[in-house]
Formats: sequence, structure tokens, C-alpha cells
Amino acid sequence: MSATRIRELIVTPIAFSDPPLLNSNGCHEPLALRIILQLVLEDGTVGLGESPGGAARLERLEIAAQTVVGMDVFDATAVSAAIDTALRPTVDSSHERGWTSSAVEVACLDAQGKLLGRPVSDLLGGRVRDTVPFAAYLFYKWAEHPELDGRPAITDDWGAALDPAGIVEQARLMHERYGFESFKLKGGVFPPDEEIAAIRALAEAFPGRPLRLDPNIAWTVETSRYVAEQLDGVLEYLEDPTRGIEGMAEVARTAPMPLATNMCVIAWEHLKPAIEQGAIQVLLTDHHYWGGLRRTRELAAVCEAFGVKLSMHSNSHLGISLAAMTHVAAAIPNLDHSCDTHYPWNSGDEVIVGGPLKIENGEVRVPTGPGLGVDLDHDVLERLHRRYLDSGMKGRDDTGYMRTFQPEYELRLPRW
Ligand SMILES: O=C([O-])C(=O)C[C@H](O)[C@@H](O)C(=O)[O-]
Ligand SMILES: [Mg+2]
Repeated sequence: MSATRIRELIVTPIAFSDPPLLNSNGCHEPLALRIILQLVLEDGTVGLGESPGGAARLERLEIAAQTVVGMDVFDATAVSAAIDTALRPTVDSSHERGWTSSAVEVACLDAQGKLLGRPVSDLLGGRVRDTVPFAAYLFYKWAEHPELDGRPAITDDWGAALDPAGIVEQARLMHERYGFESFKLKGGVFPPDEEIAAIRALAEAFPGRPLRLDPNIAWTVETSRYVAEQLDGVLEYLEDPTRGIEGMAEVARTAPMPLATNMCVIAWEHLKPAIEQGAIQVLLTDHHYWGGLRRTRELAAVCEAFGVKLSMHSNSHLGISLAAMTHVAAAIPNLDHSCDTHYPWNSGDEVIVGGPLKIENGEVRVPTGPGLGVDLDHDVLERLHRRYLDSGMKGRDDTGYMRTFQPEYELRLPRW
């Protein structure tokens, strides 16, 4: 049996602490879900991967685990194709299938790097930068997760941010703690004029620093056009103001700044119509659903060819994902904007040895060890797996959580 064949894919769902961050869907629950992958080769080498959590993603990764056994880890393209074929009968959307194959591809590349003694960025063509810039990801938030069914309130050291002053204070903390030089505000929470005021307050507090606003399709075309006009000269880009490629194209016709997305272009088949209609000028790529790190590198080349600028999307995540994001961002020459990351919002829960990766001067140094350059802390993995089992959670439900405190809360997109 060849040493580079896949013996087993171990799939471990975990839960980690998350603060009460607000968005256009509601509020983050006290726990966020992820799934950790260990791809074990015949010679004992282990490749790591990290995927968003939830019952559906877990089930699909379990199908992938049965599919990849016996395949060669250097056949990463065939591994992705086999997973895609295995999921096709039950999962229609190529975007949804992409989440599964992407996580396994990262684990394949980590294992390949470990076998070769080279960092993943080398497998992607080599790094063109030693550090990768990230943006401070600002959220409106409550001071604490309120007390619930006998569970005491859960506090954090960020405090509340419910108005422009709170957002500026949060940005100052992000800058002080991590050195971020650019700022993204998650909007779609308060009426647009309040969010315009928050962006203006940030511009005053941090003159000349790149600013972005992302209301996650909370606005109509008309409202989006109004906000875009109000923030002329203030935003580096406006992200997903309204739903769909057609809606974005309508906004783009009058918006004075570039429009960005991680919502209306999320699969290869969306690129052609979006580019033809001039719907987006910036794509937030995300290796977790674009097919993995090699496909993300290819996506960057497509964007370059069509003059679409590149940024990077994130969701609540841990260090294996951050390492993967950093390797691919390091290998992309046309990374035009700093990347998003939720990483500072984790309150110390981390499955990699040595604790959280460092963000300094708003940047993450590209790991130079073999593979992703991070190792799994098995004790923490076990603890966070227990927490997942005890939680009984099956998926993310920002709207349901919001309703436990505000029963009249309704999910409405667009809301304004
Ligand atoms: O840029 C984005 O759309 C995101 O980061 C999506 C996330 O789900 C964000 O809205 C969040 O964590 O609440
Ligand atoms: Mg977004």
C-alpha cells in the first residue's frame, strides 16, 4: 500500500464561544460551530482542514470521508471530483457541494506540504508576500449574551457597540489590540442613516484609512443608491447592499464607489452574468466554498483578467482556517484589499497548539513550517467536541436566537 494513500478522514464537530454580534439576520449565538478534519495517510501523516459546522455539512463530510479512502493525497483534483460526484444525488447546488470538497482539499494540501517539508503557500506557486493584511471586522453588538433559562449572562471585554460612538470605540480597541489599519462595519442592523453616521464617525476618527460597509442585502436598490451617494468619497467599497446580480447591477450604475460581494457571486456559474452586467467591482473570495486553495488561486486569475478586484470573506473561524486563508492570500499577486477575519472575536478557544495565531500591525505572518504550519491540540479538540455534543446545536440560527429576546423580531430582507 502506497504511503501517500488516504487511510481515513476523521471528522470532528466542535463548538466555540462567540459574542453577541448583530447582523441583518439577528444575533450570533453564544456558540459557533465548526468541523475539524484530520486526513490520515497510510504512513501516519495527518493533514488538517476546517469547515463551517452544522448537521448538513457534517453529514456531507461523512459522505466525503467514505469516498476518499484509498485515494492518493497528491490526486487532490480527483479527490475533489470524487466528493462532488458522491454528493450530486443529494445536494443540487454546486456552491453547497463546494463547502465539502474545499475543506478536504485543504487537508490534502496540508498533508502534501508535510510530506514534502514545504509550506502550503509553496504548493500554490510560492508566496509573493511574507505577511497578509487583514481588516478589523466591526460589529454592532450587545454588551453581553443575556441571562437565559438559568444560564448566567455571558460578558466579554469588548463592551456594547450600538451607536457611532460605540463603533468608534470598538475600532480603537481593534487597532490597539491588533494594529488593524482598515475597517469593515457589518451593517444592516440599524436604519441606514444611523449606519451612515457610524461610517462618518469612523472616517473622522481614522482619517484616510480604508472603510467598508456590509449590510448583507438589508436594503432595496433605492436605499442602496441613497447610502452609496451619502458615502461618496468615504468608502473603499460597499459590500452586498442589495440582493442578487441584477439588483447589484442596478445599484452599480449610480454608485460612486466599487460594489463588492460574497453573496451574489458564490459559484463559478455566477461570474459570467455578474461581469457582463457590471454588478460587482470587487469579489470577496473564500476558499471554504470556491473549491479550496488552488481554485481560489485560479479565481484570482479570472478576476484579474476581467478587472475585478479581490478581497477575502470570512465567517466565525479558528486557526486552521486562518492559516489556510493566509497561505492562499500570500500566493495571490492581485490581492487588492485587506482580508476579512472574525478571528479577534474568539475568546481564546483555539484548536491549534500554542493558542491563537498572532495578528500584529493588522497582519498575519505566513507560516513557514511544513503544510499549513499549525498542529492540532487534541485536548482542546476533545473539550470543544464535548461542548458541541452538550449544546445539542444543529446549525447557526441568528434569527431564532434574536427572537428569544425580542419575540416580535422578524427576518426581513430587504428591511429598508
Ligand atoms: O461578509 C459577510 O457577509 C460575512 O462575514 C457573513 C457573516 O455571516 C457575518 O454576517 C456574521 O458573522 O454575522
Ligand atoms: Mg459580506
